[in-house]
Amino acid sequence: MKKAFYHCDIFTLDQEKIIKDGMIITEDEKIAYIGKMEEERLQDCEETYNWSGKWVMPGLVNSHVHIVMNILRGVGDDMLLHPWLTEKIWPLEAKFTTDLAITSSKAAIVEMMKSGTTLFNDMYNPIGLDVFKLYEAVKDTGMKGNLAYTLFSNDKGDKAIAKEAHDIAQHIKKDRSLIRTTVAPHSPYSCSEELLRSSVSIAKELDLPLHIHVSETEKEMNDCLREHETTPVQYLAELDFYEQPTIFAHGVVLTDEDVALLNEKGTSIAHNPISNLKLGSGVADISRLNSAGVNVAIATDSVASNNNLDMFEEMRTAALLQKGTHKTPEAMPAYSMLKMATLNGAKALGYEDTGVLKEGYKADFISIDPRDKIHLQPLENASSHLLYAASGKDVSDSVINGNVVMENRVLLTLDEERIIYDLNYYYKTL
Ligand SMILES: CSC[C@H]1O[C@@H](n2cnc3c(O)ncnc32)[C@H](O)[C@@H]1O
Ligand SMILES: [Zn+2]
Repeated sequence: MKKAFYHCDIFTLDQEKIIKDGMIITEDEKIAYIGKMEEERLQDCEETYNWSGKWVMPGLVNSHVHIVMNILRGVGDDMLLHPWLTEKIWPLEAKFTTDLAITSSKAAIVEMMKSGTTLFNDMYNPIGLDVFKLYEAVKDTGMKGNLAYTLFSNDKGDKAIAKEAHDIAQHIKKDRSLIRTTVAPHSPYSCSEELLRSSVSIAKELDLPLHIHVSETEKEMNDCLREHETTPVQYLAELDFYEQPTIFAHGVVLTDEDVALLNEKGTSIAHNPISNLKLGSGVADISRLNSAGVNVAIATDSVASNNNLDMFEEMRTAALLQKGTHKTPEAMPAYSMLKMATLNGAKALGYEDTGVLKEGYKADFISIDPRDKIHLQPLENASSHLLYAASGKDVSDSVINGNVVMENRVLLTLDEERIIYDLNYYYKTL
């Protein structure tokens, strides 16, 4: 089916230039035409959307998030990572039921769609959950992303955990829906060496990327040096971690040798600046990673450590932190940050056909209507406003794989009111 989105200003992020009074024609899930408005092209389109005055850009890529945690917003504020996890978050996650997890995941998807994310990379805690049922519910939302069973060493035993992770990953992979998967051991400190090795074997067997929290705090670095006599990044190298494409969430505390290894192996870093600030973990030096050639993507982490999934807020914070900590505004130019939150994210997650607006690429894009928004004036400086002035609440429409999933801020695939009701109901059961 052909759809036209027209009379809009398009930031392709393929090149720095903007297409003024432009048009995008989609055919099924792909972009068939992108360029100047041409009236006659409307004739053979089944659906037409007059987006006059709107700004259009690629959808944002949230490269590390925990969607089942949306019910934990506001829990455990003002705590360091380790007490936050062990005293607050993990005891609550142990009480999750499948229905609670589905509602919480849908709430996260509503929040992501409404704030401009079109692709996400998740890790969920599977304890006590029907993981197949959770996957079916997420698959029905029209959102695109990686949903991953998180492997932790626990009472169940490493072999049983690895089997369950393998089976759900195999099922998702075979299903070929909008939802894909990764193999996601939680971290080097919460998985035994055997479980980390099993994770690598599953990733190799099913040809999937690996996704793991790494080098998030000074404590993690010091504990790893004491226990394994090497850094977390190098410890994972000893376990053959880099034989598959790998996404490391965080990378706050890294040595020069770690950075060189990440570059050599093509590992991507999912940078979570607000979560790292809120948990008092520090500031990842993504300017150094960029200069070394490492692929850096942007992420929110969960709402329990952020406390929202707004990628616009995340981009602005990430850019300002680099300028401030390096004491030079050139440490993070605006265009580089927009690329990190789109194309670099897609690359990190293994999606080669999204992240820029280009013919032949997937039709994953969002619009912002700036005309009645005082904080997005003057209209002429639009490319600056996208990074330094806009927020997720400004997103008007969202298209994922050619499907319009939000029109003028109304979601078409999810019942937002019902999800709000259910989330508050389930919160009281915790
Ligand atoms: C929800 S699945 C994965 C697992 O990760 C925990 N988690 C959430 N945020 C972080 C973080 O910043 N570092 C380490 N672990 C984190 C979460 O509680 C889940 O149990
Ligand atoms: Zn995380």
